[in-house]
Amino acid sequence: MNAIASQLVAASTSHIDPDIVISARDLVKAFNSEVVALDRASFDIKRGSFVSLVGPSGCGKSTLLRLVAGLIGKSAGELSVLGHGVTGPSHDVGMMFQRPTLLEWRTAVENVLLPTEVQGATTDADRRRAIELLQLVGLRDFEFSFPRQLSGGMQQRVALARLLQTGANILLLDEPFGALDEFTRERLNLELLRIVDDVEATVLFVTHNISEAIFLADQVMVMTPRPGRLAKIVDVSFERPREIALMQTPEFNRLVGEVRSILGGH
Ligand SMILES: Nc1ncnc2c1ncn2[C@@H]1O[C@H](COP(=O)(O)OP(=O)(O)OP(=O)(O)O)[C@@H](O)[C@H]1O
Repeated sequence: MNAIASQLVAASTSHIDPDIVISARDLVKAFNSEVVALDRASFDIKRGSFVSLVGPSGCGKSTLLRLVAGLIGKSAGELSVLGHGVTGPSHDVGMMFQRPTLLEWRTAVENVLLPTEVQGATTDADRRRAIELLQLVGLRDFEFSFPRQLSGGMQQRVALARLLQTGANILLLDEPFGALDEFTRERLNLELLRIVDDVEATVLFVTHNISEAIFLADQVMVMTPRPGRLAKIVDVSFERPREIALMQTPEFNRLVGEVRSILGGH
């Protein structure tokens, strides 16, 4: 490497911020010449932060998550996780979907142990950890129940414990409670905040619901469709832990209005 090239490398690596876990610059995903699902998105996500991704159907939210998870490849731009370009799935990143996809013939703890089993034989320590995680997500006494004996909300709790069992510290949650009733969803959101705080995870959370996006997050990334664009990143600076009563405050309503007007203006 000549002197100028080494200086350029030094300059480009010297400003890598260790606190940034996900970084995108002009990230593009086109499925074909007509469908640009994501158009030049740029953002940085800080370690330990909770970021919501909100926008109407088809604006590219799941596409962005799948890019970060390494499940699909980008068409152009830059995308890095923990300072490395994303080239495929990584142990540091875990994803959870709207449906729990549990194996019906396995108990809750056996479902949670699945990722460990896929990697090799499970140990007593893995089993203890799986039981601890089920307790963390509020399923004490249900460790040996089968999915059919659990409600929809409880099944999603098992799926969350299974995700945590992988050891991934960057959690991509694609409308994880979207199929549940509003009451259960609100309760699970509160518990999710407690759990991610406990395990010190960084979270990227997709939702259609503006209030939910604001209530949970440190930042809300607002997306607009056709082509999928990141219209604005809105900072949410309420203290934690948060209570549901926060949703009645003038500042909360002001933020809802701001996000709604960004969405409405496109
Ligand atoms: N594999 C694919 N092949 C072709 N087009 C795709 C593919 N996946 C997604 N798209 C298109 O990309 C766009 C963005 O889709 P995406 O699923 O990311 O949106 P979304 O915001 O997550 O939507 P929803 O909220 O309904 O889940 C849509 O127009 C969709 O039809």
